Amino acid sequence: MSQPGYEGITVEHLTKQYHRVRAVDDLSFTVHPGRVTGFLGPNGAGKTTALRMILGLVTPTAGTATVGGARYVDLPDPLRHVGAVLEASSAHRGRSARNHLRVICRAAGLPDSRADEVLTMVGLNTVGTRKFKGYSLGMKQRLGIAAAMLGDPRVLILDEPTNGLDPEGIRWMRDLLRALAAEGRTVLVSSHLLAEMQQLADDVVIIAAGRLIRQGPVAEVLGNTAGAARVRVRTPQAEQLAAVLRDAQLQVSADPDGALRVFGADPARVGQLAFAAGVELHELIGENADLERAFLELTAGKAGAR
Ligand SMILES: Nc1ncnc2c1ncn2[C@@H]1O[C@H](COP(=O)(O)OP(=O)(O)OP(=O)(O)O)[C@@H](O)[C@H]1O
Repeated sequence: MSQPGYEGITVEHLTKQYHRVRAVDDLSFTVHPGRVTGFLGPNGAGKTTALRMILGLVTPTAGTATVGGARYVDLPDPLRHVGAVLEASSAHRGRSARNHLRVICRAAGLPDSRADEVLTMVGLNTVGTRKFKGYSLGMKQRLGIAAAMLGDPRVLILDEPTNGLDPEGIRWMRDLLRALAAEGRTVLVSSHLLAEMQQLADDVVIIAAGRLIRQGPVAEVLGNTAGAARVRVRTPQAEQLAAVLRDAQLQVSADPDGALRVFGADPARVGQLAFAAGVELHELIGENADLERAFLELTAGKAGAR
């Protein structure tokens, strides 16, 4: 996937060995433009190391990572291609956010006016002249994104950007990242907070112990695991309903309280089949697919401390 104009990220057989620890182990995955991709893994899975290799900050032991078909270090004007937030932004404590961004603009040959544009984009325009030392963690996260967006990059890479954000901040982050992806940008965002990723990402790349576990659209990854959507249904005619559901190729199991649990169908489908068979229902509850459960199942036994 390294055709000209392709603005995704391609990681191929990427490996990083630190003495006895193989932080990243023969990792390959693709991140597509126009989508938010969640990069997921338990603590110590190798996410930060992989992101740092993509950004040319860590030299791979083996393998390659390219952004828009080129290695980061070979990009002629990297700030205009790739924006990155690796940790809560740090800036000179006595400097205002606006001046902090202007310093970066000057170093990168960008007009000063860009500082105000990105401050507005992240909702810091009214506090842009306040000193950095008074900023909350959430404001620092926003400032980090503002700095990453200075060069109007087509690719955005964020390491744990929701750390320290309150629910409103997380909603804001989700809306911003989705809007940036809708403009055709490539957005790769790492997290170990799975429930959040379920709301935020279109695709996920799941790693554990440095290796790829699964990648694909969220719904697809969830659909193939125990975390997939299921329906709980209670009826005085349990045996009859179970037979009807199995005839419809659905997987059914009985809960200890006698309720049935149906996999691979939504409540509407179960209700419809029950109605057609003349089965009386006393309870019909849909349980959403759960990334947390899928993740635990996928990484079970692979996420031990290293
Ligand atoms: N510079 C280094 N020297 C030695 N070991 C390292 C170095 N950087 C990372 N590691 C090890 O590599 C493994 C992966 O670490 P990494 O920080 O990439 O994981 P992570 O998925 O980002 O975890 P977290 O969510 O906790 O940040 C860990 O075992 C870590 O201790």
